[in-house]
Amino acid sequence: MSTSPPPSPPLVRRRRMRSPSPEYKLDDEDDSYEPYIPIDQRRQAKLAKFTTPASKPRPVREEREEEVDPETEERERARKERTLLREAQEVQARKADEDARKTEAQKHEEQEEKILAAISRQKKLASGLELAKGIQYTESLRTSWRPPHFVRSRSEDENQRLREKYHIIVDGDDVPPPIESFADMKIPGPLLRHLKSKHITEPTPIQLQGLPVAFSGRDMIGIAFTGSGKTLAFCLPLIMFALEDETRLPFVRGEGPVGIILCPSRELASQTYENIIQWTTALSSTSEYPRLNSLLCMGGIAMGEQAHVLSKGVHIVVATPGRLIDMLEKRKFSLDGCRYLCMDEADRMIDLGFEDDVRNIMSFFKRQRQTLLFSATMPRKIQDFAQQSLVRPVLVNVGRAGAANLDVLQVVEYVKQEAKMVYLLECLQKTAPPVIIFSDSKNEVDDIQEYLLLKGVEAVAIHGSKTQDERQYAIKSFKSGAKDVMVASGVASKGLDFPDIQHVIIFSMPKEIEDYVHQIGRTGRSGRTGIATTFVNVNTPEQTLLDLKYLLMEAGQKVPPFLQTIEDPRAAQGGTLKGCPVCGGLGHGISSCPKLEDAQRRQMAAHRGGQDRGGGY
Ligand SMILES: Nc1ncnc2c1ncn2[C@@H]1O[C@H](COP(=O)(O)OP(=O)(O)OP(=O)(O)O)[C@@H](O)[C@H]1O
Repeated sequence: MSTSPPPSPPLVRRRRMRSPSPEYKLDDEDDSYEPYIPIDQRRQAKLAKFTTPASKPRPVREEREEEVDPETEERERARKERTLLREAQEVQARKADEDARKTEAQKHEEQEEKILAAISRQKKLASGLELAKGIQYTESLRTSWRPPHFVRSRSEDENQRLREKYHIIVDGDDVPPPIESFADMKIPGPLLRHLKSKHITEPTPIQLQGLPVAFSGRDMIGIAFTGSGKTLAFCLPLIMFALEDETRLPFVRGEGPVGIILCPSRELASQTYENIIQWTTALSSTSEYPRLNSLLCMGGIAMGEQAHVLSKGVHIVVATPGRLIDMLEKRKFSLDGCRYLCMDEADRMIDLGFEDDVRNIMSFFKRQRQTLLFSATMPRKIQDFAQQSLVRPVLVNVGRAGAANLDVLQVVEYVKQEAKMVYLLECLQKTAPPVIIFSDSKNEVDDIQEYLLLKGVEAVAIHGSKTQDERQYAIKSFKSGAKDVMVASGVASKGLDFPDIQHVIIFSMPKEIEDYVHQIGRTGRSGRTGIATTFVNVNTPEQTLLDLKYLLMEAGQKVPPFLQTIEDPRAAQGGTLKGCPVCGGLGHGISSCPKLEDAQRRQMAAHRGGQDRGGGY
């Protein structure tokens, strides 16, 4: 007869067995022991089971808990009572405690990082097709240009010493070596002779490092102060590439362009175009080199006027974004063979408004392109964004982005609003003409011109509401010396190169310090010195004055007493005073950046406008 296993002990018993209490150990000795419970007690227990609320522990359990270690019991209860909500509250409390221990400056910095991260989540600067297909180029374009042997054999340490000599900062993989002479860059003789005739004999720092980078086919971000010769640095490579292509196989109707230079304003586009015409004409002045065709593509020019250029095949296009898109959509020419795209004043091009246009233009490219971005003021936000959008980019930086040109003597004067006009006349006596006067308001530009004309000063005016003809006339007569003074709104400040401006007068200080840097940068160009006089008064926002104060200090200029007394609230909080990542201003952080505010306003207006138009393009 097989012996059946002993019946499993009741639950209560099993619990007792696990208990460390000595009296239960006794029980262990007899597994079959069952305590006797009288029937009426059992009935009562059964009844209690149904009537006792679930939350109340049952008598058996109570009996056991009495025997559990009180510390364990306490921990157990705490664990059960701990809800997710409670945990969240605790985490919050810990964070609040940590926050309380942080200094105001640390909190401010964290806040700024968050804003920066939020605005950096922009779509990459690539064509719609590339974005949709996830096309990502990893190799730079190849070119046939090679530095001379003696340059190639230089060590990286020697290259670095050269860069230090010219205060050039570079960033990127395998940065091509700097080259100290145009001839060593293998620039054709006729062009060298032409440059020499214009007193351009040695490359400026942005050219001696930027040109080898661009000739090597690398994507590039070039940052250098106003008047430092950036135009030559991005035009020359395109001219050389076009020359090579034309020499190999001459272009016929419908072919080209080899590259495009994009400019944010018509004035800048025409100026760059004129430079290219000069340089390409100089090249073809000898029979040694072929003729290159360039096209100026901007609003205000009848498309028919350019028909003769299009009939021959185009090598170089200089354009403003709107008209370029228009011409591409009308298939006046294509970008099928285009491989070079440069943006001058790139921060403005990428900034709100132009960014979508740039992406639209990129979608017309059919193959990989070399992309170059140039500016005197390229804040960190744009640099970071641009770096993600380029292929193995090289950053070439001469001086801090947004720093003032050191060849400009900056004078800041406190002038009451009602005294400005009269004081302006006095100021005009400081130097011989030509002089530029800047004001941010179109009405004020007109008022100043009218006042000067009344006083017998030969003045022209330029602003956004003038017709293209009026703008061209103003620039032409001022450039030729027929007019002594030009009164201008912001349009003329970025990139325009007038010869020998002695004096810039800033009648009303712009809110954004970047604009101030561009405005004073119309003087002190190509190594010459100049003066900038700026009027400020109670109407100038304190933050703008603070930006100005730090800019003067950085440039080693005299800080007038009324600026010295303005205190930086961030300094009082013990914060570090680094430039605002959005506009580069030294006197404020991102959370109070005027440019960001403006950009947001414009974005909202554009959004509203889009809705009003039913979302049309
Ligand atoms: N290597 C050089 N040596 C002497 N002068 C030069 C040299 N390169 C350019 N220049 C001259 O310097 C002036 C300023 O050049 P450019 O307009 O290219 O400056 P920029 O850096 O583009 O300035 P901005 O930021 O204001 O647009 C021009 O008149 C140009 O002819």
